Amino acid sequence: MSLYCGIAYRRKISQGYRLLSTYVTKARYLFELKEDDGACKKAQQAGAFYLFHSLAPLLQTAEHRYLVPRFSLLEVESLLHKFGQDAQRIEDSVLIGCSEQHEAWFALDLGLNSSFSTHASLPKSEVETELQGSFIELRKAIFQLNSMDSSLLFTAQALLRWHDGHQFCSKSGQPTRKNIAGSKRVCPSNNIIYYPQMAPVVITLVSDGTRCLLARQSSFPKGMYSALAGFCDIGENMEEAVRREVAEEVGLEVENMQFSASQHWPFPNSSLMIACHATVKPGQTEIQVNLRELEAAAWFSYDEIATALRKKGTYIQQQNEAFPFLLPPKLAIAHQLIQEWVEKQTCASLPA
Ligand SMILES: NC(=O)C1=CN([C@@H]2O[C@H](COP(=O)(O)OP(=O)(O)OC[C@H]3O[C@@H](n4cnc5c(N)ncnc54)[C@H](OP(=O)(O)O)[C@@H]3O)[C@@H](O)[C@H]2O)C=CC1
Ligand SMILES: [Mg+2]
Repeated sequence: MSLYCGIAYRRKISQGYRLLSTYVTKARYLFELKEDDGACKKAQQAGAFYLFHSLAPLLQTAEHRYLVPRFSLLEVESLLHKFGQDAQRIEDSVLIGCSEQHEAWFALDLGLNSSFSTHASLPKSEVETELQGSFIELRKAIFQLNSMDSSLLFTAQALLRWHDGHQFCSKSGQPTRKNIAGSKRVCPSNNIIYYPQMAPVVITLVSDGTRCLLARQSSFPKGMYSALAGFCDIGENMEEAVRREVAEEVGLEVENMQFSASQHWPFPNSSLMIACHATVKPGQTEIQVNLRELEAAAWFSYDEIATALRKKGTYIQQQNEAFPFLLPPKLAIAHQLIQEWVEKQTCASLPA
C-alpha cells in the first residue's frame, strides 16, 4: 500500500479532511512512483508487466478480438533466465499506469537493445511459443483491441520507442540514464533532464454547412479518407495551426472553429491529436489540393458519410467490398469528429 493509502491518508481522515477520491490517490501514487525510484522498484514486486518485442505488443487471439496478457515480475525474471538474460534487464521497463488498487503496470521490450545486457534481443518466435502468444504490429492490432487496452499499449509503445531513441545526451553525447519509472532520462555529465515528448497535431473536420471535407494521403489504407491533420509549427497556437494546415492542404480559409477532444496517437511517433470542427466561408468552398501533401480531397454529403458509418465488418472486409471510400477506424479521433458531425447534421435536420 503506498503512502497515500497508508499513514498520510489515515491522518487526513482523523483530521476530518475530506476523503481523497480514488482517482486522486491513484494520480498521486503514480506521481510518487515517477519521483521515487525506491517506491517504483518496490511497486514492480507486485506489478504486472506487458511484453513487447521491437515495439510490437504480445497479444493472444480470442475469436475476433485480441487479449493482452500480463506477467508478474517472477514470470518475467524466469523468462529472462530461460533465455540466458540477466534479470537486470527488468530495469529497461517503463511505468505505464496502475489499477485503482495501486497494482502498478509496466511495459518491457524484449527485442530492443538493452542497456543492461550483452544479448541484444530475445529470440522472438521462441518467446512467442513459450508465452503462447504473438508479437503483433500495434497499428494492425488496433482494429481488434478495446479502447482501454489500446490506450495502455499506445502509451507503452510511445514510451519504449522514446527511450530507445534517446540513449544519448544531445549536448554532451554521453549515455543518458532512465529513472526506474522511465518518466525521464538524465545526462550524468551535465544533469540535463530529458522528458518524453509528444508532437502536437491539429486535426480538423472542415464543413461548409451541408458537407464535410475529407482527404487521403498515399500512405493511407486503400480507399480510406480522413480529416485534415498537421503538426503544429513551433510558436503556433491550435487556431493558427488549423488555419495554416487547411490553407496549405486544400487552399481554403477557415472561418470559425470549435474544439472537440484530444487523443494520444503513437503512429509513426508520439502525437497529441487536438481535434476540432471548423467551417469555411459559404461560397468559398472550391478545393485546391496540395498534391505534395495529399493524394486527394473532396466534399462528402451527409448521406455518403452516414452510409459509410453504418458499414459493418472488419476493415479488411470493408476494403474488399466495392465501396467508394472508407472512414478511419473507430479508435481514431478522426472517426469521432466525423460521427459528431453526422449527429450535429441529424439534429439540425429535425423539426424544431
Ligand atoms: N488519430 C487520428 O485520427 C489521425 C492521426 N493522424 C496523425 O497525425 C499526424 C500528422 O498528420 P500529417 O498529415 O502526416 O501531418 P502534416 O500534414 O504536418 O504532414 C507531415 C509532415 O509534417 C512535417 N512535420 C512537421 N513537424 C513534424 C513532426 N514533429 N514530426 C513529423 N513530421 C513533422 C514533416 O514534413 P517534412 O518531412 O517536410 O519535415 C511531415 O512529413 C500523423 O502522425 C498521423 O499519423 C492523421 C490523421 C488521423
Ligand atoms: Mg496533413
